[in-house]
Amino acid sequence: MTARSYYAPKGGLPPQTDLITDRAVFTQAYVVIPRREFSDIVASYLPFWEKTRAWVIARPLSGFAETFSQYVMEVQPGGGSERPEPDADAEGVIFVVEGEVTVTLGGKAHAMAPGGYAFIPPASAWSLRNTGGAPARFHWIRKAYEFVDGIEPPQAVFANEQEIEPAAMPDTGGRWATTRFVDPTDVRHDMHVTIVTFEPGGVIPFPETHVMEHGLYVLEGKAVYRLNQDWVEVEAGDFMWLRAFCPQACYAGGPGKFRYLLYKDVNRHAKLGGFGR
Ligand SMILES: NC(=O)N[C@H](N)C(=O)O
Repeated sequence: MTARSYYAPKGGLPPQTDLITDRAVFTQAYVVIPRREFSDIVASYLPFWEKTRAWVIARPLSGFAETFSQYVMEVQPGGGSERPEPDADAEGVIFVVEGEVTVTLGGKAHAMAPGGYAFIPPASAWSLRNTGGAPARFHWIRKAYEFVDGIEPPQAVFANEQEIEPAAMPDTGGRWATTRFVDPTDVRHDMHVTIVTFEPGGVIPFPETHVMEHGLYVLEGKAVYRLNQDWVEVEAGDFMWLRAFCPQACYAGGPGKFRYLLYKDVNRHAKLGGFGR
């Protein structure tokens, strides 16, 4: 496996000499959380997690219109949890950006290194430990699984992005590609977490506007991102949260690849007849 670059926030505070730039944005349609916001001030300590801090970077706000929460987790050696997930209906994806963790699910231990992906089905008994000698950092994306009468929830998936060939988007000459961890036509899945990669100069050449929400964490590189009517500069370590229908496009600035971890809700009917999901 070739070593990949992943941006992993380290906490702490920005230097006193730094300017406070205006890149943090909160609007009705989208939020931008720059990497510098991952400071000690906004870290949480979660119940039943030991030697662990969490940065909650997305969560349902209005109580009816949003689908997911996303955390950056930082676990010290030996830390972790035997009771990680409080909600029996929650499914989860873990994506490791630094260090080594072991996820035990159904009695089987899975060692995960940077680039490691795990899909954890709802109502799973699982645990997670930092089994390495250094701090481990990973994204944890949680969603209430939308059960469908007659369809069983999907099984667990463990993979590493370095084992998967990214699929080029049509008509892009390979400048825009997506690494998929599950089959997009498998309707048991109601969320996808993928990695989107642009070569320098690659673009999303039109403002995508769709019902799916996004959590979008920049793993590598930089770009200008179109969010609703605004163009925003983003770089490795920044997070964007996009509400349903927020128009989005981008130009990858180079000189290296621009890559991000993308959450998307998929494969379910729209709820009719009022509020509530
Ligand atoms: N902003 C994005 O990368 N969007 C993806 N193309 C997507 O919605 O699949």
